Formats: sequence, C-alpha cells, structure tokens
Amino acid sequence: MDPLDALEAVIRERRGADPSTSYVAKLSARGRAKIAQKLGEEAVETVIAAIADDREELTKEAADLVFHLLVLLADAGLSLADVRAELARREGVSGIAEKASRPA
Ligand SMILES: N=c1c2ncn([C@@H]3O[C@H](COP(=O)(O)OP(=O)(O)OP(=O)(O)O)[C@@H](O)[C@H]3O)c2ncn1[C@@H]1O[C@H](COP(=O)(O)O)[C@@H](O)[C@H]1O
Repeated sequence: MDPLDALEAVIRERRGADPSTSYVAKLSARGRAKIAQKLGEEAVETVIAAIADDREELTKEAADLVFHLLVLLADAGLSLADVRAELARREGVSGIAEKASRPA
C-alpha cells in the first residue's frame, strides 16, 4: 500500500481514539480551526526551511505539512482520492487545451 494511503487510513482510525494516547484524536478534538492553524504553522516552517536551503529540515517539515493536511482533509470528510481526482481533472483539462493549441 502507498505510504500516504496507509497514513490516511491510520488517521481516519485514530480520529476516534483516546486523545490522551493519540495526537490525531487530540488535535481533531480541538476542531477544524485548530487543525487549519497547525497546517498553516507547518507551511510557514516548510517555507523557512526551503529559503534556508536546508534539505534535511525541508524534508521533515514537508512530512509534517502533508500529515497535517491529511488530518484536515479527514476532518472535512475529504480524502486523498478527492485530491487525486481534482489533479487528474486538471491534467485532463490542460491536456485537451494543449492538443487544441497544436497545429493540425
Ligand atoms: N505522522 C505523524 C506525525 N507527524 C507529526 N506529528 C505530530 O505533530 C506535532 C507537531 O509538532 P508541534 O510541536 O507543532 O505540535 P505540539 O506541540 O505537539 O502541539 P501544539 O500544542 O503546539 O498544538 C508533533 O506532536 C508530532 O508528533 C505526527 N503525529 C502522528 N503521526 C502519525 O499519525 C499516526 C497516528 O498517530 P497517533 O494519533 O498519535 O496515534 C501514526 O502513524 C503516527 O506516526
């Protein structure tokens, strides 16, 4: 199984766990605004690592960012499948536009 799909499944399961033993449950219990705030903080930390050209830190912050995005998506009842479908739709749209702009 893809590691992101596996993490998404764990997050869905842990949302209902005991907040004293689960970070996902604890954060989810604090509500959508708090989850979104954490995502924003991780995004800022990712930007700082990128600007500092610190590849090791950027990798870690990117992992934190993706993890918190998955927690937010789960809270909103959305999934990676929804994001993949949107990306595929855009790829389809741009693919059609690219073909249309090519000379016959
Ligand atoms: N991948 C992660 C993961 N990445 C980051 N984090 C947590 O995200 C938090 C971010 O750090 P911060 O210092 O910003 O946050 P904090 O101080 O804990 O919280 P605040 O009080 O500041 O809001 C840390 O507590 C990290 O442990 C994660 N917590 C859990 N997972 C995975 O999620 C799954 C479920 O975890 P549990 O819900 O804990 O069982 C497991 O597979 C875990 O490996």
